[in-house]
Amino acid sequence: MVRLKYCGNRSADDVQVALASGADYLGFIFTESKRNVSPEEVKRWLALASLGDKQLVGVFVNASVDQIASVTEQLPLHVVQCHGHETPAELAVVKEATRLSVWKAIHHDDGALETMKQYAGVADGYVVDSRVAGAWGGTGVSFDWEAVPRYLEEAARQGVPCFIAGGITPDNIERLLAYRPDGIDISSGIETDGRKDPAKMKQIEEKTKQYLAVGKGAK
Ligand SMILES: O=C(O)c1ccccc1N[C@@H]1O[C@H](COP(=O)(O)O)[C@@H](O)[C@H]1O
Repeated sequence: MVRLKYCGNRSADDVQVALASGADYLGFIFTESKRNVSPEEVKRWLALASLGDKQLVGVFVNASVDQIASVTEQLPLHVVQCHGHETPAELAVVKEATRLSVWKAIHHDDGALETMKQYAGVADGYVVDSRVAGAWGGTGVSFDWEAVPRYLEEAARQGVPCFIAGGITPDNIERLLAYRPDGIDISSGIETDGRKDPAKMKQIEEKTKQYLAVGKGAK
């Protein structure tokens, strides 16, 4: 199974579309970004529909534990995603304060696998994203997916899931599916003119379903 996370929802329409989709997780950006949202807005949008069995992820970048807790106290988040340079010790403090699962974003580069090893026993999951100068995420840029098996192996060794992010679109998702990631995390690739696009989500879901049904893939 490959879990799907649709991230960067930034309007009531986005939330409706994502809730009607086949996503397992809906993500919201609580950091500087064109996709930035406030907890008050998200609370309003969520009140308009039922969450069903979907889980909510809050994305933060180098936020203080107080800033994160002030969001998790207002919203029924299931996961806190730390997408900056938070240390293992800082992650542990966030886990303790929020009592939620905490995922760490790892930005792909030569040292990223070693960095990931430092979070063993603390991170409840990983999102491996592209490293792009001047941005933490949501870039629409993909990294060299030949590195994906190394991240999946390390996450499996730690007993936690590993999502792949960065520039995933309906046009390239099959190439990524060959590596059988635990999860796929998409922001830009499911948007048209800045809005979440149900047709792109459908393409993502159909390709994922078809790919897995015929048993293709690297593992
Ligand atoms: O989506 C954003 O705007 C964002 C901003 C700051 C940090 C993380 C952000 N999103 C994360 O980036 C990837 C998705 O990127 P892409 O647009 O699909 O290339 C994903 O992990 C989001 O959670």
